[in-house]
Amino acid sequence: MSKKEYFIEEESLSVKKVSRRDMLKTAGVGGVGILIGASGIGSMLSITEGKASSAKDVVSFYGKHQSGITTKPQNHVYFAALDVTTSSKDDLISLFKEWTYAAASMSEGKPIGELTSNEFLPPKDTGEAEGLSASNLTITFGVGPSLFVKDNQDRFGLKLKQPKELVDLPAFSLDALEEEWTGGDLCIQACADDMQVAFHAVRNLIRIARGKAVLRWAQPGFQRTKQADAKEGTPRNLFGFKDGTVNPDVKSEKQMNEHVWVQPGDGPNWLQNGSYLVVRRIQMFIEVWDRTNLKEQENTFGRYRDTGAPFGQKNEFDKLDIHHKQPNGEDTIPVDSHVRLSHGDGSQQILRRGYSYSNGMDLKTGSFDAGLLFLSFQRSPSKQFIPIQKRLSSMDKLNEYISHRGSALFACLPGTKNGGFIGETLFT
Ligand SMILES: C=CC1=C(C)c2cc3[nH]c(cc4nc(cc5[nH]c(cc1n2)c(C)c5CCC(=O)O)C(CCC(=O)O)=C4C)c(C)c3C=C
Ligand SMILES: [Fe+2]
Repeated sequence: MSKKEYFIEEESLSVKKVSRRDMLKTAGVGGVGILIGASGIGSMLSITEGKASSAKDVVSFYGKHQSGITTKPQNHVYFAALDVTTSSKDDLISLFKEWTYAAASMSEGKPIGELTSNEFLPPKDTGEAEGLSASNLTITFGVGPSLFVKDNQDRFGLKLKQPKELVDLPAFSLDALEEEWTGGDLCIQACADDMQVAFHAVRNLIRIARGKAVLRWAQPGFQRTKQADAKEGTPRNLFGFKDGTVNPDVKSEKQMNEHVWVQPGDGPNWLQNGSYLVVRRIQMFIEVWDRTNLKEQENTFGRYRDTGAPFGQKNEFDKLDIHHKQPNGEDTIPVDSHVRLSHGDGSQQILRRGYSYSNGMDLKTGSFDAGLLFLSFQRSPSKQFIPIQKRLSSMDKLNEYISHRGSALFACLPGTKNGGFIGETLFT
């Protein structure tokens, strides 16, 4: 075999088909071409091997919409809210450009930047995802109300672009919000089927932001893994109930346009094809729940724990009939149950994409600090999340067992094409 046959044009490697380990073996000399030495055949074989395994677990970063919204929920999330420290709009633009490049690379299972063997410089990529597949990594970026105006200051000349919908959520009764889990100028939602891949993504993006933005708060989250549930049924939350049964259909463009994507005429053009993300860090008092009898638990949700079916029905996906009465005249679905109140008249729908969390022990109480990192995407917080949460906060039976400790609202930017950058519609 001639040397030429070992010479691989980097562009010709379909990134979908090359695992991070393969890239590390082959990349690193300027991005044009790579000469593989004596071990070349082995490396080329690795590339071939990588084809089948990693192609399945790559979610494209580019597109009309950002990934991580209608993407089938991965096993893990690492969510981060950031504060911007620079006062320069140019810095912000370059941050989003660098983030776009890095996020696109990592989504393909590639490390960030060229690999260098210069031992006098810190490596560009932190390295803990070396050898790992892309793991369906998605990275979703959002901007919070405080990026536009903070302490009455128009920080980046963006005030006129602030959507009416992008304002702090109202205080709901029973809110017990803590500053340390609330707000943020920017957010990054990294979801992946491997926690190390998700963490690596956020870590490297925060690292890139040095001098421009800092971490404000962060929360990892999990679901049952797909390995543990081969049928990939609806995951159960930490109260043991199937959670995520009723959601708009992500495969229906009509439903997504109606409930999730910001439409022309909804507000400023820059957010068209984007969405609003509501984040609530909700502590769940699992010890109290575990002392509650099954009937009471089921009455709290209005669904059976075993099947996930609504009261009066047999199967998980059977229709919720809020008008149904028992022979004694009582409502089959209790009026203060979570599904009854969250469903309302069925006109407000949100795309829920939450994850359980467990942060060790609550030092104040000695109980688990565990709960739900509630994440929902919607086209209009004022017409969707807010009315639902108003009903829930006023009389949801679930309130006896939960406490909202953190909250934030972000506008998730539209997607971009290869060559463009996330935020281009807002900043330019
Ligand atoms: C304001 C929005 C919502 C918050 C906050 C919320 C918190 C929360 N939910 C559960 C568990 C379940 N929720 C379920 C259904 C459900 N929840 C919301 C909204 C909020 N939940 C909606 C819109 C729905 C669907 C209503 C419908 O139309 O039927 C269910 C039932 C199964 C399902 O459909 O997913 C469970 C279980 C917890 C534990 C929680 C806070 C910790
Ligand atoms: Fe709910």
